[in-house]
Amino acid sequence: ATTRVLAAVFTGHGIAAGLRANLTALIVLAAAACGRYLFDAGARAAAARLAPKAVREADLKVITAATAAELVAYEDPDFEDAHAAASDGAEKAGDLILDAQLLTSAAAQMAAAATVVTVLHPVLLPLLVFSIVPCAWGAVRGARIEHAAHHRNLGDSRLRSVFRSYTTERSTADEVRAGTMADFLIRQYRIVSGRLEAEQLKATHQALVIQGVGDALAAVGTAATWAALAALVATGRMELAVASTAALAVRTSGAALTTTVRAGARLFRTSLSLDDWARFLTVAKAWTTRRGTAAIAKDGPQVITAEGVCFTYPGASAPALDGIDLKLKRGEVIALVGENGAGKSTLARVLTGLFLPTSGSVRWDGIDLADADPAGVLAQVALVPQDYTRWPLAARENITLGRPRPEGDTAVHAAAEAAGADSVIAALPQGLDTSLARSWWGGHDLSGGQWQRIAVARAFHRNAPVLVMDEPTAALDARAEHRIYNRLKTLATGRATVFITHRLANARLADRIIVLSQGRISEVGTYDELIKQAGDFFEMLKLQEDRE
Ligand SMILES: Nc1ncnc2c1ncn2[C@@H]1O[C@H](COP(=O)(O)OP(=O)(O)OP(=O)(O)O)[C@@H](O)[C@H]1O
Repeated sequence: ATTRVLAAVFTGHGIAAGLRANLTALIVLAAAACGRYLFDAGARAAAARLAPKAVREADLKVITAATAAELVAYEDPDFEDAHAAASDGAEKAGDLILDAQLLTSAAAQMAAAATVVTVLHPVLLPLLVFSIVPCAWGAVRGARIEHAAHHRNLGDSRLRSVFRSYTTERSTADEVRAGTMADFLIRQYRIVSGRLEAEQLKATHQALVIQGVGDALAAVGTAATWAALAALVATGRMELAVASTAALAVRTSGAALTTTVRAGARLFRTSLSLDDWARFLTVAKAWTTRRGTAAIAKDGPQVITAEGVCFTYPGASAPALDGIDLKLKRGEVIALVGENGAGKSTLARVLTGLFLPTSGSVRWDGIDLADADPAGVLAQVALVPQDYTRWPLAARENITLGRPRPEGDTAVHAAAEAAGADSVIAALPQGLDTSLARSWWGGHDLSGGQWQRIAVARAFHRNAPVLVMDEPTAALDARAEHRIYNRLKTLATGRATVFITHRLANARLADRIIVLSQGRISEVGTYDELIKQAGDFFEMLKLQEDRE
C-alpha cells in the first residue's frame, strides 16, 4: 500500500488525482497506523496493570521463603547477600513486564520492516541482519559485565544502606548525636560509596568498549544496506517508489532496532536480577528443608533432653556450645546463668528448636528436633528474647502478636497483669487500641522498661507449654522485677520453664540452676547446693552482693 501511495505521489500526473485513484491503499495505510496505535496503547495499559502485581507476587515469594528458612540462615553472610539480591530482583519484576512489552512491540516492528524489505529485494535482508546482530551482541555482553559488577558490589551495597539507616533512623538518633558520630558515619558512607562507584565505573568502561565495538560493526551493516539500496536504484533494478518504501522500511527497522536492542539489554539485565531472585528461593529452600515431619504432641513435651549438644555459629572458629547434657521436665523451672558470651542465649535457642545443634541432639519426648516438624515445635514455645521487638502496632497486637486467644481481651489483660504491663496499658489514651508506632501519626511510645513488660506479657499470653525468657527483667524497676519473679512459679505450673538472668538472687526460685562457662556446663544444682559448693556461682553471687 505504501508503494502504491508513493507511486501515485511520484508519477507527476497530479498528487490529488493519484491519491484518489489509490484510495483503498490510503485507507489501508490509515487503518494500519490506527491499529498499531490502538494495539500499542492496549499493550502498555496491560503491562502497567500487570507490573505492580508481578512485583507484589515476587516480593511475597521472597518474604515467604525468608520467614520459612532456618533462623541460623541469618548468621550466614551469603544468605543475607542472596536475600538482598533477591529483594532487588523482586523490585525489577515489574520492569520485566514493561521491558518485555517494549521488546515485543519493537521486535514486531522490526520483523514487519524486515519482511517488507525482503519482499522488495531479498539482498537487503542479510545486510539488515548484519546491522542488527553485532549491536545486540554488544548490548548483551555489556549488560552481563554490569550485572557481574552489581553482584560483586552486593556486600558493599548492603553495608552502605546499613550505614545510612544507622545514621538517620530514630532508634539510633540519640547515640549519633550524643556520641557526635555523624562525621564518622558519613566518612564511612563515603568510603563504601567510593568503593562501589570505582567498581561500577570500571564495569561501565568495559561495557562501553564492548558496546562500541558492536555499534561500529552494526554501522558498517547499516551503511552496506543503504549502499545496496542506492546501487539497486542506480542500476535500474529497483523503481524509485519501491526504493522509497524500502528506504522507509530500512529507517523504521533502524529505529526499531535501537529500541529492540535497548529493551533487549534492559530485559537481559532484569532477567539476571530475576535469576538472583530465583537463586534466593533455592538457597532459602535448602535452609527450610533441613528437618523432618515428625509430629510433636499437641499439648507439648513432657521431657526435653539435650545430649552432647554442640553448636557453632556459621563462620565462627569456636563453638558457642560444647557437649551440653541436660534434662528438663514439664513443671520444672531452670535458671541459666553465666558470664557474658557463656552460651546461655544460644542454649535457650537450641532447647526450643530455633537452632538445630551442629552435633548432638535435642529431643522432645524422644523425638529429635532435627526430625520434627518445625512449625509444630515452635507452636509450643513462648519466648521472651533478649532483644525483643517494639512492633509498630496497637498495644493489643503487641501482646497477641496476631494470635488472639478465644477469651479475647480478657486473656490480654490477664497476661498484661502477670507481666506488670497492666499499669502501662491503663495509662495509654486508648488502652489496648493505642498505636505504639511512635513514628506514625497518633502513635504513642513507651519507656524501655514498659516495652519489656509488654514483651513479657506476649510470652504469658501465648500460654505455651515451653516458656523461655532471656533476661526478662533486665530493664525493669525493682518492684516490677519482684512482681514477675513472684508470679513465675504460678505461671510455670505445668510448663517447662527456662529463664536466663544475671541477677543471681533471682535464680533462687529455680528448681535447678545451670551455670555455663565457655559453652560448657560448669555447675548444676539448687541455689543452696551451689552456695555450699562455693564454686563459680557462689563467687559471682558474692561479688554481686558485695557491690550491692
Ligand atoms: N551470630 C553469631 N555469630 C558468631 N558468634 C556468635 C553469634 N552470636 C553469638 N556468638 C558467640 O557465641 C557465644 C555465645 O553467645 P550467647 O549469646 O549465647 O552468650 P550469652 O551467654 O547469652 O551472653 P550474654 O550474657 O552476653 O547475653 C559468644 O562467644 C558469642 O560471641
